[in-house]
Amino acid sequence: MTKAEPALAVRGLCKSYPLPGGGRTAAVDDVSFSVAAGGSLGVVGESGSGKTTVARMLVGLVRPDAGTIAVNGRERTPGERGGKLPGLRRPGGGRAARLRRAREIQIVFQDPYVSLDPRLTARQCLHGALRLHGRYQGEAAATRVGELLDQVGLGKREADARPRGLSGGQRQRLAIARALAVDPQVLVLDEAVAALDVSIQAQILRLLADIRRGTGVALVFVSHDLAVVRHITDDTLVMRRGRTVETGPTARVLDAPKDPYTRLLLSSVPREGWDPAETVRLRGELAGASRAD
Ligand SMILES: Nc1ncnc2c1ncn2[C@@H]1O[C@H](COP(=O)(O)OP(=O)(O)OP(=O)(O)O)[C@@H](O)[C@H]1O
Repeated sequence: MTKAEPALAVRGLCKSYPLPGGGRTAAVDDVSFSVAAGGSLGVVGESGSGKTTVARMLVGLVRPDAGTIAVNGRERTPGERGGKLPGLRRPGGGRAARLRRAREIQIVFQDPYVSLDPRLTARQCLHGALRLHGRYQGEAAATRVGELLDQVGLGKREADARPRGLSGGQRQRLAIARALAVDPQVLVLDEAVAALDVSIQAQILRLLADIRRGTGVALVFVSHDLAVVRHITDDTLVMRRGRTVETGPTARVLDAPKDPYTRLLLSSVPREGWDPAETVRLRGELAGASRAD
C-alpha cells in the first residue's frame, strides 16, 4: 500500500432493481468516492436516494451490478459483472476470504436491537465476535473485551446485561464495540444515531470522533440528517435518485451548495426564521428542471 492509497475507494458503483410493472429502477447509478484512513465521508440524500443501497454494497449485503470497492487497494467486489481497476488484486472465495472481507468493513445499523442476539450479554456478544474471526484466545480475549467495553464507555453492569437491559444509546455503543472488535479499516454507519434522542446522539457522535482519532478507522456516515453530517464528517456526497449530485468538503457543500438539490435539502431543515414556502418553491423548480432533462 502506498501512502496516498485511500482506505476505501469506490468506483462506478451501480445497482438496479426490477419494477413490479416491468423495467428496472436504478437504486444506485455510477457512484464513486474515496475515504482516506482516519477520514470521514457523509452520504446524504432524501429517502429513496440510494444511500442504504450504497452502504449495503460496501459490506457485501447487496451485490453491485457494476463497479468496484477496494480497501487499501485490495478489491473486494467478487463482481464478474463488475469493472476492474488496473492494479487491483481480485478477491478470493471461501470462508476465510469472506471473514477477511468482513474484517475490512464493518457496519452499524440504525436499530441495533434487531442485529444484537437477545440471548447474549454485551460481554458474550463481544467474545463471540472475537471467536468468529479467530482473534485473541483465552486471557487475551477477555482483556480485549474489557478494552472494547471501555472504549465505548460501557461499565460493569452493562457488560453483563442483555440487549433488553440496555438503553438505546448503550445498545448502539455495544454495536459499535462489536464492529470495532475486528479492527476494521472502514466503519459504515447507516443512520446509526437516527433513532436516538439528541443528547444521546451527541454522546455517540463524540464517541465516534474519538474512535476515529484513536484508531484511524475511516468512517462512512449515511444519514438524512445534515446537522449530524456537519458534525462528524470531513467530506459529503449528496445523492439524488441514485446519482451523485454534489461532493466536496462538508463545510463547502453545506455552506455554499452548488447543486439546487443540495440547496433544497438544506432549505428543508427547520431553523430560526425558516420559511417552508421556500422549500416548496425550490422543489417545484427542481421538478421542472428534471422534466426538462
Ligand atoms: N431490495 C429492493 N428491491 C427493490 N427496490 C429496492 C430494494 N432496495 C432498495 N430499492 C429501491 O432503491 C431505491 C433506493 O433505496 P435506498 O433504501 O437505498 O434509499 P435510501 O436513500 O437509503 O432511503 P431511506 O433513507 O428511506 O432508507 C428506492 O427507490 C428503493 O425503493
